[in-house]
Amino acid sequence: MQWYEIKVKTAEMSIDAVTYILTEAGANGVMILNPNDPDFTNQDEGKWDFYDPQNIKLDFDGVLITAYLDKESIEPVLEDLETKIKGLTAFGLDIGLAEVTASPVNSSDWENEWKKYFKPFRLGRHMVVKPSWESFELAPDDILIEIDPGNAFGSGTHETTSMCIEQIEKYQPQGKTVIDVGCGSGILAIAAGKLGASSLIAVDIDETAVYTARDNLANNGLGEIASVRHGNLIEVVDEQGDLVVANIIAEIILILLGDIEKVLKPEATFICSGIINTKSQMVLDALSDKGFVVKEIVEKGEWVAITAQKRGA
Ligand SMILES: C[S@@+](CC[C@H](N)C(=O)[O-])C[C@H]1O[C@@H](n2cnc3c(N)ncnc32)[C@H](O)[C@@H]1O
Repeated sequence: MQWYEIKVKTAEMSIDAVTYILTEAGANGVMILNPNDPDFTNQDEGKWDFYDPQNIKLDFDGVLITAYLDKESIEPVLEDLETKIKGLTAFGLDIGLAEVTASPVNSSDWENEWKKYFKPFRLGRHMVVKPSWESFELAPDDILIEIDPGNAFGSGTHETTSMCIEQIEKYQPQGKTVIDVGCGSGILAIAAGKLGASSLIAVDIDETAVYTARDNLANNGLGEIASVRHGNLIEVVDEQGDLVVANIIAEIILILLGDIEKVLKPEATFICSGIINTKSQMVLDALSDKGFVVKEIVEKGEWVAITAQKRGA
């Protein structure tokens, strides 16, 4: 088997349809460069949730969709892709150039290909998120989060992650026990630790996330105060936190809310995101049913983060 990088030049209107066609052909995810929408970055459960606006310069009018496929022979796949993409005109879609190209990549290049889109950037008032392979000159009061997300979600560029980090900074984790539910790369726990949390518990149901977060926490000098656990929240956490953060989708937040309440000390702060704006009311209602006081609702693009306080004892 050989890995191929597939590039499709198309029009904005056909993004969803072309993504579907590439996924059907076996791509695990796609990367979309759309100059009209520089905030739009993530198409694959976090694997490629990074971008550098500098890279969004195309030499044609339209969008570029990139995917990776491993195939014995690429020619029939290319032909099939071209036929299907051209067929989209029958649905009234503007397909733009509809140009499909493939180039072989060796697997080690492929594993590192996404790294060129992940550059250091600033978050909140003092935080700098830097991939481990990049260098960055820090200002005196900068706080560095060094991250290698690997296959786990959490490079920091996703709106939900950045809103959580900004809220963590605002609600001052200094000296506190912080629980990161759905830790992915561990970025939120790292942010809390770098801001002075005294103890960190990070949990994820995905084993890859657990070892990635463990490595990232250790590489940020937080290994000693961090405990990274594999599993569902209440099964692996019996401590209570002063601050709990969960960047998971709205539906999972609702399922976990009862358990989250148990791991929060009275009057402790709960920050949640991963909530698409059409579902924020659902989360607000569930928080209110459990007696949480909503402190703040922030939005970036179509994403919402909610900060709430558990009621007193
Ligand atoms: C959107 S990512 C967030 C990663 C990181 N915390 C961030 O903010 O960038 C959500 C993570 O939640 C994890 N997850 C989903 N359901 C979970 C559950 N029931 N318990 C623990 N983790 C869960 C996923 O495996 C994934 O790593």
